[in-house]
Amino acid sequence: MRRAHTVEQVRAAEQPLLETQPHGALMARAATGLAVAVTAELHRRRGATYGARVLLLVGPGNNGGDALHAGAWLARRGVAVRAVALGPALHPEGLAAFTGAGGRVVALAEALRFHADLVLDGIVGIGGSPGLRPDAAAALEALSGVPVVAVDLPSGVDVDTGETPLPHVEAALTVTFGTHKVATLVDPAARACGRVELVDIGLELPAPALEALEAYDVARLLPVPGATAHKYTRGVVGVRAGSSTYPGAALLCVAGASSGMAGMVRFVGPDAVADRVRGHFPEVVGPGRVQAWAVGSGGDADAEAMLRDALADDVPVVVDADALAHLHHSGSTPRHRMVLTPHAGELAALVGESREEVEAAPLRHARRIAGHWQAVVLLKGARTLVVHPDGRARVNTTGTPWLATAGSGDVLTGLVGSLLASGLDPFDAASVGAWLHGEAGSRAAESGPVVATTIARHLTGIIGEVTHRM
Ligand SMILES: NC(=O)C1=CN([C@@H]2O[C@H](COP(=O)(O)OP(=O)(O)OC[C@H]3O[C@@H](n4cnc5c(N)ncnc54)[C@H](OP(=O)(O)O)[C@@H]3O)[C@@H](O)[C@H]2O)[C@@H](O)CC1
Ligand SMILES: [K+]
Repeated sequence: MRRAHTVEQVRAAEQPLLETQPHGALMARAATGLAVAVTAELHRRRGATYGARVLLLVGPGNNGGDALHAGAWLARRGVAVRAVALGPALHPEGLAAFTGAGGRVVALAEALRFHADLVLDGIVGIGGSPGLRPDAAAALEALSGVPVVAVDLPSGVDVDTGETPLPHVEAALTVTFGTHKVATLVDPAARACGRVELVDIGLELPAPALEALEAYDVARLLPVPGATAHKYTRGVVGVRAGSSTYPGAALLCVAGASSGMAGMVRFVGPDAVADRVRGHFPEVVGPGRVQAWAVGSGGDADAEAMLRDALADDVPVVVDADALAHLHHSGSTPRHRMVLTPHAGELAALVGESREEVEAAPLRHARRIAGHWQAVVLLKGARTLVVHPDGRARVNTTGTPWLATAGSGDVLTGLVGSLLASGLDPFDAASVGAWLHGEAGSRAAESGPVVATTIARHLTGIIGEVTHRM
């Protein structure tokens, strides 16, 4: 599990170490990890470290201190290092180490003639407020085109929300210390981080503000059938999706539901659609008792009735696409364990904002809707979010931009339905489903552009690989 903590949690975790460890020990760990990562980045870009040129942008706080200590480390290994001071005074010990190792503080005009291979953004870290001050913004503008390594975070992002309302650094690599921050995992700030490397500085941290599942977490959560399992103990998932206008959505949702996680799949819908479903999936049966419903994908005008009928059973329900618009009339109550699976446009309609507004603050808006409906919200995007009404949140880091393809979400809805039917709680079902779907999409993308049917086809193989890890 990757874990992200808030600024307040990081500061609280640093405090006992600052009190008990030798002065400067924590910063030395951070700066050494940073310098090693910068060395690897220089190797990647130019094949050698010796003779490389690195420019530090140094703010007034400890973030600047990290950059100066890393600069000293690099200078001692043959890298030419210069620093531009952004702020009234620089970290005194960092500055002494830097100049002692042969580094020089220069004006911006001289820094531009230096032709750096890399810029180190040590302007602000967890102590910064969103945005950049004019001197920092001007320096970055003048250096545009030079790749940036961000120290702890790209300066200017909102650390605890992942929002980027104001100018900020766009990094190629972010070297973050102690733990992930919300901004290193959640878009749009995560996009500004580039690649992220975590340097362990020995913090003892509390329960995280945000998590990202990894393969072994998924392996632990997936319900593998026991020796005495039969199809009913494994769970039955029902699909109410598709319409005469969008029959393909029914097929894709059933394909996702047929991931093998539930013991049986039922389809309920108009005869013409049901015939096509059974033509493709002979193992799918008709109406009857289910342990979870997947509802709404391609439902068109039938979506309201689909949702109402599904909610009449007291089982968990995944609500997708057209059905989301009918939540208000569905009589849904907190008694229904629901997973809502909007994309940004559908969430925008639910919150009464524009799509751009939701994309600028996805975590905030997903939390709003989770609280309002007392439901788990799975907000689809490059970094899909899964938020629980109790405040817990996960972000999905598997997947590929190829997943942005028609019908991809229908497969996900069926898959989450099958995970609910197999006994996972809505939060785990949504986050495990997003992880598997992303991984299946990446696998499908290995052999070219992805269409939704190929995502579904890769699901069973991915589940097989993950369960064999146990
Ligand atoms: N604690 C430790 O030992 C360890 C800490 N570590 C490192 O320290 C970092 C946190 O350091 P920090 O607390 O000194 O804050 P930091 O992020 O440098 O910036 C604060 C200063 O910037 C200013 N400022 C604010 N907003 C701004 C803006 N938008 N644009 C420009 N300036 C702005 C503000 O100044 P003022 O408002 O007073 O002018 C304030 O003084 C952390 O991210 C990690 O890198 C690691 O080494 C591990 C050990
Ligand atoms: K920074």
